[in-house]
Amino acid sequence: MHMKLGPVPVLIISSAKLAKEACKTQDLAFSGRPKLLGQQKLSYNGLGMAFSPYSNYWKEVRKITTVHLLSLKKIQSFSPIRADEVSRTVTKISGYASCNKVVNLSEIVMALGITLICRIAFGKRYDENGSEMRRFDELLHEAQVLMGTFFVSDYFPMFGWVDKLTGLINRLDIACKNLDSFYQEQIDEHLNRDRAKQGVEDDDDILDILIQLKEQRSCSIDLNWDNIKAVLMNIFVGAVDTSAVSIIWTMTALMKAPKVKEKVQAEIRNLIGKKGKVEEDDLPKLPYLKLVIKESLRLYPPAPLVPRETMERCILEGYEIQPKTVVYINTWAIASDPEYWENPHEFLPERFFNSDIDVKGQDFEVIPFGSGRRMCPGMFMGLTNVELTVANLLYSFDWELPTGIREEDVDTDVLPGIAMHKKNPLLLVPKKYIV
Ligand code: HEM
Repeated sequence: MHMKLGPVPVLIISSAKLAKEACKTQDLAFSGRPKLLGQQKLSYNGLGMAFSPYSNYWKEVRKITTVHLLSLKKIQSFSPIRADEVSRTVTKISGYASCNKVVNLSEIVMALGITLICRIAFGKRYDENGSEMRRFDELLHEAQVLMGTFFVSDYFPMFGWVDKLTGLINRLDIACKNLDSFYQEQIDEHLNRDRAKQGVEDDDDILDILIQLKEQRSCSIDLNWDNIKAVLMNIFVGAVDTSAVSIIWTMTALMKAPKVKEKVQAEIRNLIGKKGKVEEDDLPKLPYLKLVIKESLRLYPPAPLVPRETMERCILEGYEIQPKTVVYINTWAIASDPEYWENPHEFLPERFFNSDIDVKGQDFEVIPFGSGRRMCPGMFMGLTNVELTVANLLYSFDWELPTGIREEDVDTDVLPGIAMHKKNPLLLVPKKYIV
């Protein structure tokens, strides 16, 4: 669908066929990102990777991220942190289980996402109910909201004053200032810290690596502190919500499909036996769990509207698309395209059984991580977080709905924003599984 929103041309791609043409055959032409006000300001005028235009600068930052920060080896080195945080989460839920209490799983999984990424990025574990954790949670939440907010000036530049009048610009300025102070504090601590005294993790965290790259001047761009803060911002925005949202949608889908839940639980419990927990090495031996997560990413893609911008004139399905057209790739509509999917709105993990279709960016019927040059560089980390957490939740507990709630009452309403959050928290009753 091609339309003009004010003076800015906008194209929304909602079919798998068009996505294939746009992402595969015209990858370079579609590799820009639109300059949307909230995203630009919160990423230091596009200095991070996700919101920079396609350029030599973007190529260098992407290289830094994929080679130094999110390489397979680096992600594997974070495995003990993941194991520890998932185990703490299971212990926390066990506390609720022992007194038959309802848990707000959405809240617990979001807290897990934040503690995990803080340890990976800053090497620090914040006390979950402490003021520092709350502060970071609020800062990140506000940034996420503002990045997904509609600014009039993005589509009607002449009416930018409306954003000032509604107070949005002021709110954006405050969010940028607060986040900047937070990152600066982390940088100052890293520059001054005595690791042994402060009980900091031994392995280099992401900020350590960025500081080393800056000091060694080993990149083709001179990294300054704003570049580093922008990269951190990208990692946080990219990692926390997407993984948490995927876990919650998977658990929601399973609560609505008890037979699938039993089947995947049986697979996990048969493999793990009395070991007490699922470890990362076990994940490749859980094929049905993988189908369940693929199907959940198809039905509930965490980033439903991927923003791109055309860099040059191109032809799509016979239509001429001008440069600087804002393109939204609707990953949700694509993965529900009835031309490619039978009963597209049903949760049926078996559809991926004996199928070559995967979610890793090659098959345009389902692209939860995007595709092509701008595809998600955190895919492996995201999938590991989701698989490990879901596997342990299903191994350790039998999950029930609160009294009086039926499977069909579990809603799938969504909140607007760049990540597709479930609108109402997922409330469940855990029963500890006795091995
Ligand atoms: C289940 C988890 C995740 C999902 C579903 C997801 C999804 C996406 C999607 C759809 C995009 C846009 C891709 C495109 O334009 O084609 C993206 C980009 C990005 N993601 Fe992820 N993501 C996840 C996890 C992560 C993690 C764990 C990180 C970092 C640690 C991360 C960092 C990024 C970054 C930096 C970009 C921007 C890439 C660029 O513009 O060059 N993501 N992600």
